[in-house]
Amino acid sequence: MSRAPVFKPFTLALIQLGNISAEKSANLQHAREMILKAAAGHTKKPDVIVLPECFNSPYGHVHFPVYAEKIGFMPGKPYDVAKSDSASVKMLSSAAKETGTWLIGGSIPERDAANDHVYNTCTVYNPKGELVATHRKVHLFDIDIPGKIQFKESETLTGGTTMNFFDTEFARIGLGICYDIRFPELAMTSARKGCHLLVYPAAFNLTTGPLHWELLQRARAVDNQVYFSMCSPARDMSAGYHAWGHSMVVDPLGKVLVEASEGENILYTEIDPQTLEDARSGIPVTTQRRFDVYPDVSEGLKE
Ligand SMILES: NC(=O)CC(=O)C(=O)O
Repeated sequence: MSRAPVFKPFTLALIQLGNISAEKSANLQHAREMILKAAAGHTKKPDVIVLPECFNSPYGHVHFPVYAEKIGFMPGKPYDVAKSDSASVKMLSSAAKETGTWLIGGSIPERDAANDHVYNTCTVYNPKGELVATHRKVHLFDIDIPGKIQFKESETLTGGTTMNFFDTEFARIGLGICYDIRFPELAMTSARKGCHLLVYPAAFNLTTGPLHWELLQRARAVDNQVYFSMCSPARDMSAGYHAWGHSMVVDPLGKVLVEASEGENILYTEIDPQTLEDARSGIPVTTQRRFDVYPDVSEGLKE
């Protein structure tokens, strides 16, 4: 595995996107406007901009196959955005290039041309607009809390089979999507692979949001002594799924640095490597692990 880049200070922007409708072209247009706004609307241009889970379509298993786009990204192979079949990839790539920022493009339903399976997929662009990484949601959101919420992504989605991170000139950033946060092994493995920040586009709801949204992010941050962030859609009570909102960034000591409320908003945070250094030197759990007592979950993982 390549060495992680030296961790340097940078600015992270989260777009808690609103107005996600049934009309994909309107969703893409609005997301584009908000990316341009996020890039312009701060004292310093952010280095990384993040969109939420399922930003180009309504969130629900019936919608995924209808909105799914073919992306065809192969890790390590060049990807020609101009020849892409995906309108969302084209928009995100051009917005990243136009703003000159890294862009974590939330997630969109993706159809794999080879097996026809549909995935919930995050795509990442560098400031030149090149598609550099993807992450397919590994753990599908299948829950049933009687009287509260039933949801079954596996009705129409297939889970991803890889863990994913990417390197910028200032940090290594690990990826997950929403329900992935409930499986600590994924975040733990990303941290062991040198990630400084973990970003999970997400969409909790009015049942699980108050219970676990903040708790899980602070837990994953403290467990692994990394920065952790989930970016949600804004809440829309006229939609079929009511997102919790509350997009958030947590530091490696578990402190919430910034949090949105429910509505559409753009949040900015300064990511400071010193906080990660201080957390790891003051409470040195990263060097005190006892792999003679329990196994290292990241050992033997395929590259
Ligand atoms: N929407 C999700 O994938 C997960 C979620 O809402 C939860 O874990 O709660």
